[in-house]
Amino acid sequence: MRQEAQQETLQREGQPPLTPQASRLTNLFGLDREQLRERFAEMGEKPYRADQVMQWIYRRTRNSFDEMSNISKDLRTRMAQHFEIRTPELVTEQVSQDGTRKWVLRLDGGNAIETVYIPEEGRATLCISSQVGCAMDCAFCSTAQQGLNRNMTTAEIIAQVWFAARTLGGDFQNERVISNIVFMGMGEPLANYNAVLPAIRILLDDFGFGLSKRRVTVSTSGLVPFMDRLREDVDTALAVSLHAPNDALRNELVPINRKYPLAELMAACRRYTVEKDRKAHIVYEYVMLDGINDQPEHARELVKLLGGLPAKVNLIPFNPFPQTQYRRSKPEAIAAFAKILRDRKIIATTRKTRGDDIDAACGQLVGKVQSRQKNRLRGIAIVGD
Ligand SMILES: C[S@@+](CC[C@H](N)C(=O)[O-])C[C@H]1O[C@@H](n2cnc3c(N)ncnc32)[C@H](O)[C@@H]1O
Ligand code: SF4
Repeated sequence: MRQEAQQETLQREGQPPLTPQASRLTNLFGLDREQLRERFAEMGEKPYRADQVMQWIYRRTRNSFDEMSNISKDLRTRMAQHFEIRTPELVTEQVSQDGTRKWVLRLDGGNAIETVYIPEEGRATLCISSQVGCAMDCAFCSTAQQGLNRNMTTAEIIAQVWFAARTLGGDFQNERVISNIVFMGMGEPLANYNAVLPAIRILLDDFGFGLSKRRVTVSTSGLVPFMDRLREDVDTALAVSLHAPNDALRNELVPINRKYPLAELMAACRRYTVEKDRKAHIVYEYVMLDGINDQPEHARELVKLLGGLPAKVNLIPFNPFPQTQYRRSKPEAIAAFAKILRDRKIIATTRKTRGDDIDAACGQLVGKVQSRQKNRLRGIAIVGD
């Protein structure tokens, strides 16, 4: 029997749908507190009910209405008529020798994305995806190779965090298994601002995951207008993928630079840090590419570019992937580069590559597009204007 016919039969018989995408219920992972309160008000319920439900889902990592013991049976039944808590389907899990875990999760429609868990001394970071693929076309990034397939929804973004906590056997109340979230997986988070903003609100909400805004980092290739909006709306920690100290080189490596060149980007960074009198520095990410951007003159140019801004530079050894023309810089070149920055009082760290053996390192995530065709949507595709 064809799938649509099966679907119709199930519907006639009052059975649950065959595939999640056939569902007309709202996935609660997609609603921030304000939105959930509105939905409860429409059902004639008090706002605090929304807070209770969020606590069950996020603080206690539950996904069954039946377990919500402080909610009446009647309300639980009515909730089930409007809502669902739909968790992602695990395609594969890989565990690295260093403890890093990579999960490939299937989304509605068949696309798959990747989420990476990185445990370290005193902290555990979850690296989450925000788009299936990416349109920004950075020259050294494997996600860029597939172009943009589609934006992820708020529910899909949040489901990654819930799934990780649940899989790791912890929650966000007693046993916090995740201390930090970074939007450094697949995609450009600020190009999907309308979905990413409610997701951040859920991450920060006391009735949601309850993370402090210093522990949520949005990483961007430099979408200037959305950096300003992020500062106004939620003011999380920010990482800027710089990778080059001048426009000529950055135009080549990070093509969005042609739309928002360095002068505009650095002005936005100044607004993000200085005007709000914040103590936290922006982290500038700089992937070290052998013979391309790793010479002493590049380091000196970078010092000038940062021109007294409170800055921390994170030097990322390039993570190779098939079909790339780039090579990782030599350790001596990275050390010499870092020294030039440190001599000028700029904090410079070198990122330890994690999850290398399972292709879980920065810039190596590829997910899987349903068609297996490379999607050629490139250039600027931004939601939230
Ligand atoms: C994959 S991106 C996702 C977030 C956002 N799109 C951005 O570019 O900041 C996260 C970080 O990985 C870096 N990256 C991409 N490809 C890389 C590679 N092959 N090796 C090392 N880092 C890479 C990016 O430059 C960025 O700093
Ligand atoms: S580095 Fe970031 S912005 Fe650039 S293509 Fe990769 S995911 Fe997109």
